[in-house]
Amino acid sequence: MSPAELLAKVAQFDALIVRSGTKVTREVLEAGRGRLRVVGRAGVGIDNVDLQAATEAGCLVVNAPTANTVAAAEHGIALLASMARNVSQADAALKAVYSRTLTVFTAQGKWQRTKYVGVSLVGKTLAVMGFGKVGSEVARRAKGLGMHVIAHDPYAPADRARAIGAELVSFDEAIGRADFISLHMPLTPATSKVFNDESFAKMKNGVRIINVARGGVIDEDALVRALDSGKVAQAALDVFTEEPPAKDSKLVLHENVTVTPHLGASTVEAQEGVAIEIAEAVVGALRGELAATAVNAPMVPAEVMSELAPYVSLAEKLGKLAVQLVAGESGGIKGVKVVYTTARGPDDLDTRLLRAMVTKGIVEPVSSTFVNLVNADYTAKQRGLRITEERVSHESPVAEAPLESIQVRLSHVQSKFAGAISDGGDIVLEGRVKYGVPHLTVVGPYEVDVSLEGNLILCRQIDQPGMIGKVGNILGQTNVNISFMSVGRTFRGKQAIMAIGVDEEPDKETLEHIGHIPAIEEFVFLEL
Ligand SMILES: NC(=O)c1ccc[n+]([C@@H]2O[C@H](COP(=O)([O-])OP(=O)(O)OC[C@H]3O[C@@H](n4cnc5c(N)ncnc54)[C@H](O)[C@@H]3O)[C@@H](O)[C@H]2O)c1
Ligand SMILES: O=C(O)[C@H](O)COP(=O)(O)O
Repeated sequence: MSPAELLAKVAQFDALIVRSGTKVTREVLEAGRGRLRVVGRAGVGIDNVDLQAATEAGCLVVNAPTANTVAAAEHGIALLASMARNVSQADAALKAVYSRTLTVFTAQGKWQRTKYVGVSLVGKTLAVMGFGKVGSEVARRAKGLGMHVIAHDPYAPADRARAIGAELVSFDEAIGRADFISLHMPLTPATSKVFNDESFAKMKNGVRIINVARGGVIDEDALVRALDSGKVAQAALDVFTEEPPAKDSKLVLHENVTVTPHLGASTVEAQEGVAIEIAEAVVGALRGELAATAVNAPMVPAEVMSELAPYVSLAEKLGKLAVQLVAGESGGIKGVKVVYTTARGPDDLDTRLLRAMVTKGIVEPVSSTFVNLVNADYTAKQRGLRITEERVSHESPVAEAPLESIQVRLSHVQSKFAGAISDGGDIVLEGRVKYGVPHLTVVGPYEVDVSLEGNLILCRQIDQPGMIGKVGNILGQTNVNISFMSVGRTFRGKQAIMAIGVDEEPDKETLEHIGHIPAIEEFVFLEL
């Protein structure tokens, strides 16, 4: 259907099932108000669905997160092998010869055996960037082709990679050692255009790139420059920043680029699989059943939510902040500990929801998985997250408050911000609810107090006068509004941290200016 047809017809249906090509916009969801109750995405990515608009319209979004994984991995391998042997280029050349005999055609085609000499895969190094469902399946298959496989994924458990015979390494090491680089990370603010002029410069001359993830992870203009210079010998692309790409796209038309129109999931078997997966999810949702693959479902019934609502938000935000602190060195998050300080006994406080929200906060910003109360524990296990819980009894000064505080600890993991590391070597964040609003109250060994209502800047500095003013001025000069600011220190005149809530996201230059303040030893910007 055309967008106009969809708009005209959507109000006649209770459910809509789409792939990535159909844009389920706010306009479509408004047009369906009153009838449309479920949007089913027969695949993984839901970047084509306006989630906020769906939630506002009371429309549940469900997806099919696993049925096309193998198909995508096989397509990645198909692109890897066909690129290495110039199959598409040689095919086009040869067909030009035969089509000349069938129709009036200029004699462009040739039987060229020298021009299309390729390269072998055996013994070569493949870097898998993003070691999740698809990436790990690509790694498994590449091992079967005799390739040496390394991977970069800050959040994947090292033992899962070792089990497949892949070595988890840092981003720079992965792109620096690779003969072939295959992209399998989700498109997030952290991965957007992460393959750019700077990263291409760190790669081997003649490296070859495959992308069956999302077009947005590559700066496409930079890739054209790298192809023209020979830094990148070839690229094989199934996904593009704009789909379909412009007809005059230099990238698509480049002679050293092999392209397919987002076919990663397009096998008979995968489409049957996602169809069954999404049909079952949609029917279940229409029957009012909790869907394991619900993307925007409310976590619990409203009556339970009312008392715990601010703590549910706090738990998710602590998880989201913690995962952003994980350094880019691979090795994954091994242990997650959630500590509840509460006056309530085990029978009076069901922490399953809070645990699910911490899982949601940790997993969603770095993967294509959507976490809900039904799939949270399974998702954590699937991603190798060992989540333990501890209760600390506390006589709460506010009798009806269900919790005094929630603490999230990530163990055996490197941090982008040393100030968040506790004496025990864990990343530690703790929060409370104040006046109904989630607050961050502990970072590592430091006590702070900042409302978690916007993005956050953490700075660690030598404790001395004038620091608040210096940072405040830099942010003020670029119209970044400060919603909260708090300073925590262990000892006077020693180390301190500033926790600054900001309404807007400071640009890269502004953050660099903050980092250039002599007394500031490190800083990090965290999105909420
Ligand atoms: N071309 C297609 O038709 C097709 C088919 C299926 C999936 N996909 C896309 O492929 C991507 C991966 O899908 P999946 O099902 O494997 O998702 P997944 O969530 O299972 O795996 C993604 C992995 O990327 C890792 N990651 C996150 N940020 C990273 C970073 N900065 N650097 C390195 N790794 C990082 C995560 O830890 C996770 O392990 C998604 O974008 C998905 O939409 C495309
Ligand atoms: O996110 C996905 O599942 C893939 O990109 C497949 O999308 P498709 O259903 O449009 O093939």
